[in-house]
Amino acid sequence: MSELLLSGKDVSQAIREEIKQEVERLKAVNLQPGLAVVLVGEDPASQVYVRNKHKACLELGYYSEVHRLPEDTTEEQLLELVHKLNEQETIHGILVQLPLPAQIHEKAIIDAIAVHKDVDGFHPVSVGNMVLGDDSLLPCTPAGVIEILKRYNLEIAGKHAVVIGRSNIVGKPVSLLLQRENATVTMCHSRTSNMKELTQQADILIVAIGKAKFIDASYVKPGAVVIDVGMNRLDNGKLAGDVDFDSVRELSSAITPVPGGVGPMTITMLMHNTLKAAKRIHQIEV
Ligand SMILES: Nc1nc2c(c(=O)[nH]1)N[C@@H](CN(C=O)c1ccc(C(=O)N[C@@H](CCC(=O)O)C(=O)O)cc1)CN2
Ligand SMILES: [Mg+2]
Repeated sequence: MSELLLSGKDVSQAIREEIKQEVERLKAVNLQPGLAVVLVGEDPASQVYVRNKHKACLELGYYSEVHRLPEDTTEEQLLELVHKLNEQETIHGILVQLPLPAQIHEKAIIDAIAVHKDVDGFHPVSVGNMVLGDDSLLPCTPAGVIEILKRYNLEIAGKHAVVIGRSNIVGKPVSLLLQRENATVTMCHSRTSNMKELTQQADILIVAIGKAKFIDASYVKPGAVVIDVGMNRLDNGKLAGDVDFDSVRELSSAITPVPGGVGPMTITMLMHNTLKAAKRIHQIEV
């Protein structure tokens, strides 16, 4: 079987071209989407992601603010900044880069972000709207997974999708979004006893467990579509997914690589959400 390589990089580029054109149109009504990204501390990976978010804003013609706060920032100080950004008219999207230092409660910060500016889609009201199927800003990585499937014209409706991992950021939301697209969804996690039996039935297999190269060919049904959401830094410095790509690629009908698969979609969907938030705030048809 000759597999199709699902390039999140290519899909990202196509979406960014569409966004650029929309930003151009919005100039006519004097609207420039604005994103504020807040980084607390010195985590090296977070610094790269935040820089890339700023670069994406510049590339697309957004207004961009990056707030870099010291590692010992208190919860109160961070809340104060979030409250200020909630009120700031030039800002339509607020993103607080995760993880946060231990002294700050993630939930307290996420809960403080104005729902209409919650471009991460992590606020409980955004999550609730997603569960209900109402319009909301969708979490970026799960939305990116759905977008890859759609842009490659891979059928979701009626398929059996198996999701491995039940995190709030990926596993749970991606399961809901697949169900919304009319897939039949099975969720697996660390306590699932018959994991292989289930994954071998998957037409679409979504892997988000955080264990490098964990899923080999023995888990995969021939012809399955395999989406790898894993990002594990190996001792040699290289990035590996949760899927053993070399073992699975020939068996699958389509597969995302790591890097260059789901990863690049995260920032692109953030840009999509920021545009959507800006249009909603200014009551421009979405
Ligand atoms: N507030 C948030 N924090 C975090 C999120 C998030 O969505 N919101 N997600 C991750 C980090 N992340 C964005 O913030 C992110 C992760 C990965 C990539 C990406 O482009 N990955 C590339 C490889 C990059 C590399 O070489 O390191 C790929 O997979 O091809 C972008 C953004 C945690 N925090
Ligand atoms: Mg990837």
